[in-house]
Amino acid sequence: MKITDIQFGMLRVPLKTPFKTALRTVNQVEDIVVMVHTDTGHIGYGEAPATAVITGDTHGSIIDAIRHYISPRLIGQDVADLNRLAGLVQSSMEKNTSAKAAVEIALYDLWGQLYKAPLYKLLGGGDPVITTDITISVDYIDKMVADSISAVERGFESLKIKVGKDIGVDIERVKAIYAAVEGRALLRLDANQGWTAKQAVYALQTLEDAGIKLELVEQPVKARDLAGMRYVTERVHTPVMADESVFGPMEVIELIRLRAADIINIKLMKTGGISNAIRIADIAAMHGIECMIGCMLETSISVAAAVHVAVAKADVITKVDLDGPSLCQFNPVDGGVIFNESEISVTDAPGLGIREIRGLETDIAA
Ligand SMILES: C[C@H](N)C(=O)N[C@H](CCC(=O)O)C(=O)O
Ligand SMILES: [Mg+2]
Repeated sequence: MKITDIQFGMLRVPLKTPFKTALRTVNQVEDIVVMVHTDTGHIGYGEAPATAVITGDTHGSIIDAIRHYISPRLIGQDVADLNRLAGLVQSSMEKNTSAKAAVEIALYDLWGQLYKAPLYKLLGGGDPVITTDITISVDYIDKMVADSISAVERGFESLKIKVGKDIGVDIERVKAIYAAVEGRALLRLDANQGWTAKQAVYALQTLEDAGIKLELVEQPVKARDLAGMRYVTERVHTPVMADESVFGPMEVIELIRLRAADIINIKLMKTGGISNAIRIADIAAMHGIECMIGCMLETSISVAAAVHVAVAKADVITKVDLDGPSLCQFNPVDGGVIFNESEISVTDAPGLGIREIRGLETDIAA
C-alpha cells in the first residue's frame, strides 16, 4: 500500500454551548482534515485543530507544514513501514505538533486498514469501552452549577471544571458545584495556566480545608513554570496534572525528574501523534505515574485515534478527557468509534473505521 497523495479539507461543527477556558472562548470546531490517499484506493483520515494559544498551530501553519515539509517525505512510501514513516513525520521540522498528529493519525488508520484490524488491537488490544468526563466551561457561578447538574443528569460521573479566571470567584465556583453534585460526580479542575503558584496553593488548600475532595487539578500555573508546578505539587493533597507543561517524551522525562506533577495529560495534538503518545505512556508506566488522555476541540476523527490509544494503554492511561465529540452539536463522521455521552466504544472496523465525513469543505486555500 503506497502513498500517492495527501489532501486537505476544513471541517466546521458548531458547539452545543460556547467553550470557555482561562485561555479562550470558542463557538465552533474548525479543524483541518487530512486525507492520505494510496495506490490501493484506501484513504487514511486525520484531523488537526488550530489551538494557537496552546500549541502555536494555526490553520495556515498546519496546511503549510503538511504541504511543504511532511507530504514530500511521504509520497511513494509504503504504509507497511509505519515506524519509519512516523519517524519521517516527526523529524520533518521542529514543533508543528498538530500537523504531525493529523498525518500520523491518518498513517495509523491506513496501517490498520492494511492489516484489516482495528487500531487498538494492533496496539495491543484492551477493553473496547472507556468512560470520559465532560468539560464545564468557566462562567457565572449559577451557569456553571446548572451546566454541572445537566451533565450529571446526562450520565457524566466526572466533570472537568474550568477555572483560572479569578482566584476568589474560582473558589466559590468549585464550592457551589461541589455542593450541587456531591456524591454524584467527581470534580477535576483545569486552571489552564491561570493561577500563580501561590494562588494555586491558596485555592486548593482552602478547598481541601472546606472538606472538598477533588480528583485532580490540571495545569494550575504557566506552562513553562515547572518550578511553580513543583511548588504546588509539594504543598497540596490534590494530585497535580501537567497539561500545557508537557508536549513530548523529553519534557515528560524532565517533569518526572523534577517531580513537578503527579499525573500527565497526553494529547495527540501536543505529542505530534500516536507514536510519541505511546512513548510517553511507556515512560510514565516505567515511573509508576498515571496519565490522562485528553483532546483539544476535535471531532470524532482525531478523538477516535486517541480512544484507540486509551483502550490499548489502559494500564497507565487511567483517566479520559475525550469529550470533544460530546461538545459538538452533531457528529460529522460516519463509522468509526461510537461516542454516546460518557460511554465511548471502539468497533472492530479496520483502522479507525471511518467511512465518510459529512460537510467537509475541500476548496480551502493554502
Ligand atoms: C476539550 C477538552 N476537554 C479540554 O478541556 N481541553 C483543553 C484545551 C482545549 C482547547 O482550548 O481547545 C485542556 O485540557 O486544556
Ligand atoms: Mg488542560
